[in-house]
Amino acid sequence: MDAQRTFLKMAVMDGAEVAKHNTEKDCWVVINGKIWDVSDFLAEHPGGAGVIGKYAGRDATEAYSEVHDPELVESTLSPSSYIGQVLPGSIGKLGHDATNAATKNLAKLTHPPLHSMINVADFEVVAKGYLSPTGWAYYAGGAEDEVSLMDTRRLFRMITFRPRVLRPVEPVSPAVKIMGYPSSLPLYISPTGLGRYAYPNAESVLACAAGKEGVIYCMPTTSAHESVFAARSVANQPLFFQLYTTRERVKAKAMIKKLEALGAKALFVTVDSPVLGRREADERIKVADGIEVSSGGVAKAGSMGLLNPMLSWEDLKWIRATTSMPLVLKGVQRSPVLFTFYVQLERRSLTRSLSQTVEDAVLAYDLGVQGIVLSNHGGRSLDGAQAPILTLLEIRNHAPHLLSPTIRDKFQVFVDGGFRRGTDILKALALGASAVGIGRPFLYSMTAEYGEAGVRRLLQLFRVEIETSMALVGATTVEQLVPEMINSERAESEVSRRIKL
Ligand SMILES: Cc1cc2nc3c(=O)[nH]c(=O)nc-3n(C[C@H](O)[C@H](O)[C@H](O)COP(=O)(O)O)c2cc1C
Repeated sequence: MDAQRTFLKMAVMDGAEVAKHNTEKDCWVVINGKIWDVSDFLAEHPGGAGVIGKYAGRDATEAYSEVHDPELVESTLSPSSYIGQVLPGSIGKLGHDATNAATKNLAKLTHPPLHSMINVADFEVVAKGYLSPTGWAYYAGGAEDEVSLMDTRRLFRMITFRPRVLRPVEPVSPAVKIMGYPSSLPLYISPTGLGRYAYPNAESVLACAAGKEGVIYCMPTTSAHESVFAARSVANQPLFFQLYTTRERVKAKAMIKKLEALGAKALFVTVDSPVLGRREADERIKVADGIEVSSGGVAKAGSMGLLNPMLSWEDLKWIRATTSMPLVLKGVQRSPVLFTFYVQLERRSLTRSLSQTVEDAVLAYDLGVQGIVLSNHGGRSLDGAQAPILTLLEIRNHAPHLLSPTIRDKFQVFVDGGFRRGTDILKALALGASAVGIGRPFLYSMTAEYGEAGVRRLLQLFRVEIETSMALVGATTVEQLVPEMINSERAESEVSRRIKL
């Protein structure tokens, strides 16, 4: 209310006045007719200061709207950053991304009918044609040489089935429970930022479609939280929330409390990105767009606000004390910081190897979180981080108790990265995962104006693939998917032999 009153009091200002604040140190921009002083926010902008700085003293509405929901600016910036309304027609626009816009408009005219999409790859092809170069680079890209990005798919091909025959396979049910909540499929929609490249209010669309198909959506930190909750399509539809824990605990706590009050059912704390991975496709687009990409620490500069390079196990303890929501660590992989701190806490001697991810899985379990996501952030964080399915194999070999069906009401192991087929999902389930997370395909499914219908179509395609493959492998329930149905020996030859628990 206070903020609203402040807005109403503000004056209308001529664009010529706005144009004077045209440097990164003194940076005003206009978004949807409102003038904002973003000088202090530039360093915190997850996409880097240059992206906003380019619009200093100008109307940034077009570029802003391509990426963000209308309400995000007001929920992100403090009311004191608001300067007033701009006199209509008095502010200069910057010719934003003309190539992007042209490409997008052309694609809009030619996109194929939704019913012609018969698998994930079809959606990806359409998305590539439809998205702006900026959007495509952001969605599809991985870190540096994209080794991790490509490797996840290679590993799936190295794992085969040992199907059982002459088992009645009707009816088949792929339903599971995720964090205690029923899901009609053994998957959830992973959090992905900047859904707006694909579709307006993308996060709300995902929430709505997820409800209608009986699956769970984990919304990203950067979504318009209230709108996403309002978009739920089913009474008591569970939604999860992914948190990037900022350096400022006050802000992190406010966010956690807000999501708790809105009714989020689990908190996925992302631990694999203390800094932004170096995604060169994004950088090349920025350079082509005339934005200077700092050579002296892109990762650091890009993560000043949202991410926290100092995130440690102590923070996790603090989060635990701050909320009653179940906690899931997203992105369990090598983490000496977590390990060292844990050792200090427990007064144990440092006898374990720090180089393998099964160690962190064990630590997470021992410390009482409710779940972990084996993830390398879709190949977008540390290039060369091993495929998450390999981490699952490590756990199978060295800490199988973490995958036991009997502990799933208190601890679950999820895995994400590169799941594109029902058969990929079945392999992970048979090896002991409780469910898988899927990111990019759901972004692609909203493009070409498909929106909610596209997301639902994709979920239905996954349903058909999963059910068909379950029948063919000889399982009518997810519980019947067991390790004996899998030949993972070729992949296991790549599991590290340096694990010491
Ligand atoms: C475009 C994009 C944005 C993402 N944004 C986030 C994010 O905001 N928070 C997060 O924890 N993970 C984020 N991720 C990682 C996903 O949650 C997930 O780990 C990954 O996409 C899974 O791989 P997949 O896309 O191959 O399914 C993002 C991934 C992509 C592709």
